[in-house]
Amino acid sequence: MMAEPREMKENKLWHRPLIIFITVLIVVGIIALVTTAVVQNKALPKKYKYGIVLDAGSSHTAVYIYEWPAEKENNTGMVRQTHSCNVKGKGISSYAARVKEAGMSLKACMDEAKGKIPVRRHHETPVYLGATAGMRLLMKENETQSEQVLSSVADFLRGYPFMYEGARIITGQEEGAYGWITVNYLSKNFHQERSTMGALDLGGASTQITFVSQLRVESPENSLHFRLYGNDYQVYTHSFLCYGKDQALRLTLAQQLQTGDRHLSDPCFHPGYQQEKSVDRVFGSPCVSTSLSRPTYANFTLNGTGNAKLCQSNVKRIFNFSSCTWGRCSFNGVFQPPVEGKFGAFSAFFFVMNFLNLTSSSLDESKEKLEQYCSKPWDEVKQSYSAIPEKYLAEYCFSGTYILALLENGYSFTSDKWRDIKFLKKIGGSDAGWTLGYMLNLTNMIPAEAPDAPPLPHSGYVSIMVLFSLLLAALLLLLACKVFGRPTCAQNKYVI
Ligand SMILES: Nc1ncnc2c1ncn2[C@@H]1O[C@H](COP(=O)(O)OP(=O)(O)O)[C@@H](O)[C@H]1O
Ligand SMILES: [Ca+2]
Repeated sequence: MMAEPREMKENKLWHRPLIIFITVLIVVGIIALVTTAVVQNKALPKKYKYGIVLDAGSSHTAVYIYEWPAEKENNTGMVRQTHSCNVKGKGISSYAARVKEAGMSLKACMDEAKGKIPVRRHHETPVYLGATAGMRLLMKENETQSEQVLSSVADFLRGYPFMYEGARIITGQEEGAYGWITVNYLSKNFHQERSTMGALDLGGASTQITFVSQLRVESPENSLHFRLYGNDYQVYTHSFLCYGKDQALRLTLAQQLQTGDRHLSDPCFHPGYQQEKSVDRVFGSPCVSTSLSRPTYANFTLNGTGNAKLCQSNVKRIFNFSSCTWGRCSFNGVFQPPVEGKFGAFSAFFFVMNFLNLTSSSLDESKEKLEQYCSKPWDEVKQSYSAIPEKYLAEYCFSGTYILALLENGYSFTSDKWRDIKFLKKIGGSDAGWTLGYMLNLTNMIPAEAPDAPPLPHSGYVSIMVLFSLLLAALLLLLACKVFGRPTCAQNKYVI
């Protein structure tokens, strides 16, 4: 009895052309919406841009290639390092006496860069060369030679199909600032309200300390102000020329040679280590003060005694803690507010502390381990680490001791604050160092104000649009039911 009228009404419903038309329209609409959403969100092949920065350090030159999606230049954390190449041989400042060869020394790495970057991008790829403390020292010693070295590398780089953007000596202030920008950019600290981290960079000829200070920076030369992505930063920075680990070693040796003895018993080298060293190499550096008396002999013999405690007291002597015309100083009369927040310590800080297995040790533990390490006989050390070049191996005891003295006594990282230092080489695949920050700055990739971004990501926008369209369609259908045949619709429910 009940089946008949229902079937009749059903037939009536499906024969209504308007209902059929609306249903078809809605189905087509839904299909179109979903298709659009899927097609629109399919990953497009990205267009990349590239940049090359040469870090002409005191000990060696490295070439870095960076890559970023063309349409996202201003978003933080978008630029990444895709390749790095170590130039064979020493730093460009070592070419002072044969300047013509300085440029050619870069050939292998620059040719490699040509192969790594798509040919169609070559002409729009900027190349920057920044020279650091080795060239700063050469500039002091012999301005002509340093200019000749720079023009040799500049001429050489101009010979490539890239967009040559200059070769220059960057200041210590820039080196510190760009290192700080790099680590915070890579850690994505500039967006949101995240706190930044300080940067500690140890090279062969200079070392940099850079961090945000709540306390007023008394000395204008140590004060930087940045407005990045809509936030203001008051940054303290200082670069100590001559306090990179290679120059610091010379300073320590020169101090010890004041006794006049040709046989130097050096506690910073392993027992059994013996080497003839040139007085010229130690005193030939503009870092070694002219107030120190230069021995008359040409060579001296260095004998290791492996005593980290004695080494530490020797090393401390290269810091002058006695004169300070500011409220507070680190050393050598340089203003420094108390260290604040977390720090990233990279380049030689990392190489040395990583080799010594001290990257996650406390300050006291580090001192203990270093004492043990320094007292190891040189033969044993050589045997244990046969793969490591002797040049580095011989100096880890000194370098480790120097790093502890610099951080603890120089910058005043107490045992407590020590935990805030993270020794690192890379952040998310890109090397920590000044080069990335330098390129970001010169290509204007860090805006002062946060770029205007739509409140929703694209996929979120499309999903919400689809969802609401479906909801609207359902409502329309319901409305259609109400208008064109309420009972039919109600009964139709039972059929379904
Ligand atoms: N594997 C390593 N172990 C120890 N020290 C290293 C290692 N690789 C590089 N270094 C050292 O790191 C320092 C890098 O300094 P560099 O950038 O060339 O000089 P600067 O920044 O003062 O111009 C040098 O002292 C170099 O000897
Ligand atoms: Ca460096």
